[in-house]
Amino acid sequence: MEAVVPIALRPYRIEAPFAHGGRGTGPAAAPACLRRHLGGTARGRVAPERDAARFCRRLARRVAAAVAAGGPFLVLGGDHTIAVGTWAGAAGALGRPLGLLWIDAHLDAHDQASSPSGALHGMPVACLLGEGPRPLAALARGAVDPRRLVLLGVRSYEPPEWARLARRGVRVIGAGAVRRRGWGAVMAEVRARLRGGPWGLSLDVDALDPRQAPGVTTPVPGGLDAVRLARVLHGIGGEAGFVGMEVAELDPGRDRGGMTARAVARIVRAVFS
Ligand SMILES: NC(=[NH2+])NCCC[C@H](N)C(=O)O
Ligand SMILES: [Mn+2]
Repeated sequence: MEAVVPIALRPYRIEAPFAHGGRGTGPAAAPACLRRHLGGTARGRVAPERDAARFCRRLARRVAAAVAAGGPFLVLGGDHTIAVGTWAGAAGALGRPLGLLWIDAHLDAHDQASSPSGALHGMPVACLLGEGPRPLAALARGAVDPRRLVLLGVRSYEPPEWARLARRGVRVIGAGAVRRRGWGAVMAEVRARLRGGPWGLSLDVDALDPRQAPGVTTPVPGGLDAVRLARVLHGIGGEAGFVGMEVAELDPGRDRGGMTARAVARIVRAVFS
């Protein structure tokens, strides 16, 4: 392995190895894998358990403690179900809804009735809007301001998810739109949307192109370029208003020679530079 470059800004790091929300449990191994690539140690680890709502409540308490300690935080998942705990905890500690940049191949905005898979990792955005499965939706309700929520890199979804987000006024910028419009125009729009209060970043590793990042449970062709993404996110971890970042869906067992973990580490380091 190449030399581990320490993270400059030293975020409050929390490991969240919950992986019962998707197919298989590969993402449970992601925190330990990223530990090797990022160096340093976590301030906290939420011990895994099967029940998603119970896990997310414990994660939320940890994240709230990180925010109270002055942040910014870095949560290392786990599958994307963890977003319910991360953003409920951060918004709870701040006492107000957050802006959120959600980078993902998917919309993750199903409820149990609309989901084709029944998988919880396809539902956290609905939960953050107070609409998903009951205990998770109750925990996350009000954590995010729909008008300050932007989904970026999307290229796979089912119609009911799209309808839900449209109804709530959530902005979705597809991976194709990034290529057509260019990163400069897209990030200007993202920043305009996030303005007006504290905000966070949720990175689903499957937003990246599978040629660069094969180590995920639900890969979709036509994704974002990791190097460009690292460049446009460089230094945002030190900006006023930034509360923290989570990483979800890295599946080390499907990686090829550690290339996905390296891409993730590069992005995390860029954010906290
Ligand atoms: N966080 C994720 N990887 N989500 C994938 C969701 C895929 C699909 N839309 C489903 O609900 O099953
Ligand atoms: Mn996701």
